[in-house]
Amino acid sequence: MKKTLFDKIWDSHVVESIPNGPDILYIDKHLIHEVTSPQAFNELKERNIPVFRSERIVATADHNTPTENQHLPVKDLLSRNQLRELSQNCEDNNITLYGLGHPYNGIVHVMAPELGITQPGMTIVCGDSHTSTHGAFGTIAFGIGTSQVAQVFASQCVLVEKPKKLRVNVNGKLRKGVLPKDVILYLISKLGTNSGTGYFCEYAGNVFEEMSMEGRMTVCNMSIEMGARGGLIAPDATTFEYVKGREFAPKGEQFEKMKSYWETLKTDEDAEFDKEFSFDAEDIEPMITYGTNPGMGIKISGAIPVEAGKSDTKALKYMGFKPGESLLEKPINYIFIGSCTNSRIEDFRMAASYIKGKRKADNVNALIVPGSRQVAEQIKAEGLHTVFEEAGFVLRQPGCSACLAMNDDKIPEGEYCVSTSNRNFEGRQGQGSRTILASPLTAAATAIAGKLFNYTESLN
Ligand SMILES: CC(C)[C@H](C(=O)O)[C@@H](O)C(=O)O
Ligand code: SF4
Repeated sequence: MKKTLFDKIWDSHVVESIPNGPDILYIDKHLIHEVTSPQAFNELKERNIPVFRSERIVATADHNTPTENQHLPVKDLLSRNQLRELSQNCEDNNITLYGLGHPYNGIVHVMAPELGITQPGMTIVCGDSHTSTHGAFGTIAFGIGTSQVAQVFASQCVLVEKPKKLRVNVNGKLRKGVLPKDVILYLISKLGTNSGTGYFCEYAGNVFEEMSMEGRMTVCNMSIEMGARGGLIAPDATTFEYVKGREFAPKGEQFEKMKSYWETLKTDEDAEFDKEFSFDAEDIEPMITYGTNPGMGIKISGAIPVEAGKSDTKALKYMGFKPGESLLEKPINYIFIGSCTNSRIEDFRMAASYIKGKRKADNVNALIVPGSRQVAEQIKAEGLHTVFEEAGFVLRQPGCSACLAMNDDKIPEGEYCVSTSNRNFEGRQGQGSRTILASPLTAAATAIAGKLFNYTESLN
């Protein structure tokens, strides 16, 4: 039978299939962080069950971590305790932890790929919805709940119903200045936040084939925002080149052996999907969101739809926008370039290339937060920090930061923030904060202009 990429990886990891029920799926890598692991560790302790394969688990601290003075004790008591608990749990169970201050520390979905922990063909889980990011490598990667985290600790397996298969094709030539973030915001604006529910999504077409790994990660990261369990892209030369030589990637002969297996990981011609959508790359323009879910997106040069439903009315009220309104020229006081969607070196190179030689508008607070210590080091090595500092942007230390209000980086009530993160829910970036999702270029251009700005007009 013809198989999809998803089938191939899934089927090779099924330990047992329960007739008319879920599968028991073997997990190659289990990533953990401080927020969703403590209860799972407690459950194991209470039931006196040991961690089954600690060498398959990697831990990092990211959500609660401050982005300043990381060498000092964490000021916030709750965060400090949570981080301490993670360290203790990892120590007790022999789990590798790249905690605050470690050279490999970072947002879980940034540090694992960059260390070569994420490899094609794997099954990867983490108690975090944006685990879908790792699908960029041709892996089955998905977020799990805390009780499943305990299940994986105990058995290295997870009991899960096989999702249905969805394929989203984007073919054609992207317009100048259209970034991977615009592609995924466009897809979600067209498909809505529920179209992926119950599905795993394969992204196919020349647009994804031509994308860098960073871009593919941005796309797969937001699969969950269209409701999908996860998203994935067939591994290819770009993937192998990225993985090769990374700290925990296979080396030498072993790499070549794995590569010949990875090359088989693609959807067979004529394999069937339960649902399929196709889009033209030419139709995509730089995107922004105007509402309180990632599906409420428009092209930056467009206007908020007039035919507002009930939920839209509530969202527009929260955002302080009106149906039919254009958001260009809207004054913006905050921009945030960071989060597991857009905090990789390519994102900062892109932002810096626009910012270089310019200065942020006086009204703007511009926050730049690398996704990992390694990205932070790379920013310095390439001299991008000077570009940001000279332009009046604030460059911080790695972490989830202003993506969600779990640490000190919050957007004040009522303020708009053009943010490269993935969720614009009410209060996501701080109580009463208003998030406008966009790409790193749109965020950078907005910071310079002091208002929402369409940079494509200045591109030649
Ligand atoms: C804290 C964590 C459980 C959560 C998630 O699952 O995604 C967070 O990372 C988020 O982005 O909202
Ligand atoms: S950066 Fe944001 S989306 Fe990503 S893991 Fe952290 S909180 Fe979740």
